[in-house]
Amino acid sequence: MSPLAHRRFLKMNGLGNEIVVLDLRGSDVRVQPAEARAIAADPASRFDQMMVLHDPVTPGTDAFVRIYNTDGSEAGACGNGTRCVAWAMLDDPAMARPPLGENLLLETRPGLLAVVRVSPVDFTVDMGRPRLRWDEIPLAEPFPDTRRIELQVGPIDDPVLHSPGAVSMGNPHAVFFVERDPDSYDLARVGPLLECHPIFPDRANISLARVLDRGHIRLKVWERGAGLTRACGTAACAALVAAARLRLTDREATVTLPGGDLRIVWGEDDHVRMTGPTELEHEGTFAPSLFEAAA
Ligand SMILES: N[C@H](CCC[C@H](N)C(=O)O)C(=O)O
Repeated sequence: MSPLAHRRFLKMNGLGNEIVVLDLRGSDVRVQPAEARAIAADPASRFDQMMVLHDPVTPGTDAFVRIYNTDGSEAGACGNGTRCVAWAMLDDPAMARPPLGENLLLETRPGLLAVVRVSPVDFTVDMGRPRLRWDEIPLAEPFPDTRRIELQVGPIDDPVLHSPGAVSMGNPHAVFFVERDPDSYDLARVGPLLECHPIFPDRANISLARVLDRGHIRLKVWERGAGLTRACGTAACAALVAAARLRLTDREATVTLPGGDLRIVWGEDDHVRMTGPTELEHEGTFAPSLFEAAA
């Protein structure tokens, strides 16, 4: 039987980005990709990302978090999920371990994330420094300037989408700036092709960004390993960074996603901070039968 059978989980969301939080602290159980896919396929535990808590690795941190996409792949970062983890670790009766106070320091594969509570359900996450060098994103070829990379969709002399900014927020992002409303593009069709374009050796999250004014961006995201989502925190950070590098916006903006608004600030210390809400939907336990096909 899978070691995940009968485990309790929380189904949450961050601006409609569907998140499952699973606490595996105190065990050495690791979620296998097939198990993640089985959990995502069940309507009760459907997720865009599953955030799995493990025992802390670095002294002074509160947990090590592994992040799984719908397709079972692991992601280095997830902004909306990080806020959900913070809520769970502070407020869920089974996950909260006093005395935690109101702030947390979480660790993910690419680094540390400091989280500050700003209301019962809103959190600010320090998402760290954006990585902008081509080989850090990573891109398959050297681009001295990642503010606009050579990549286009559509006819060569009249492309539909072209020259995205490339940014890593602990995970790879390409941000296409568009003139029309992002909903008027068929992102469900071009997203999968761009996600897997050979220029992105680790694949990439693909965003369409419309700058409404210097403090406001409208964004739609095709997520690597998860597809179209209602919100993506790291993409909102990447979009603000890409826009500010091109002087299209200031270093502080509201990013409006289909699920709602995130406030993003790229500070003078080079750290990007994201503020937004969390919502608990329900809790549940994984039925053993969920994993039969995954065994
Ligand atoms: N929804 C997440 C991002 C998931 C990124 C993931 N799709 C990947 O990098 O593989 C967020 O709020 O930042």
